[in-house]
Amino acid sequence: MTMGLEAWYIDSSDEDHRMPHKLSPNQPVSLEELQKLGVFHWKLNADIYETDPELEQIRKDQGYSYMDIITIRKDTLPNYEEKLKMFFEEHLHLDDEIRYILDGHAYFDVRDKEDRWIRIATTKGDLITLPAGIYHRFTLDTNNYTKAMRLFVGGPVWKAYNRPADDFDIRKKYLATASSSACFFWGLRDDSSSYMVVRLNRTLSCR
Ligand SMILES: CSCCC(=O)/C(O)=C/O
Ligand SMILES: [Fe+2]
Repeated sequence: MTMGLEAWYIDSSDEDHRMPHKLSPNQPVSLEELQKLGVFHWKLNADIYETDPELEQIRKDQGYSYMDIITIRKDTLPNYEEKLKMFFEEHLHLDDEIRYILDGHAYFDVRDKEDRWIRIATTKGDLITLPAGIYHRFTLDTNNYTKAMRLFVGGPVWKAYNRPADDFDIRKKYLATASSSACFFWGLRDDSSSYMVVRLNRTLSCR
């Protein structure tokens, strides 16, 4: 199942960041433009996430061996305000940020090549990957709730490095390779039929 993802350039207002902050007129950003920044997306059926063969296949293809689930809501997440404040600080990670929205809504903001903010609206069924080294931030919308699966290649690395982190190798690597961050090859299913695999994680080899 492949469906679009809504994304747009945002204004510079400091008002409640859980609002959409669209420009007037709206300036949408396409999936192709997001891909050029190294941002990828799948639309999955979150109702069956525990048994979904499509999710299993993605995890196998991309090497997403670790997963946990976070519920971001005032009454369930310890230190809710503090954590949301931290998530909204502009930062980067040394690993890809891979999130599968199982319920609710969330905004991921990413910087484009000209350092402008793009807001990506995610909702139930969106699996999104942000490349290691991209400056980004996260916020709930005004529904104040999301439940998300967090995926990693190998063990989880939670550390976020707030901007400025321009001297980090991963930042330099991202800037050098962001537009060619995926490689393509053929995979073989158990029944011997073949399918195209898009491998996203640039720390994995294309061979
Ligand atoms: C939906 S998981 C919380 C957000 C997060 O982990 C992160 O790093 C945001 O950039
Ligand atoms: Fe992050």
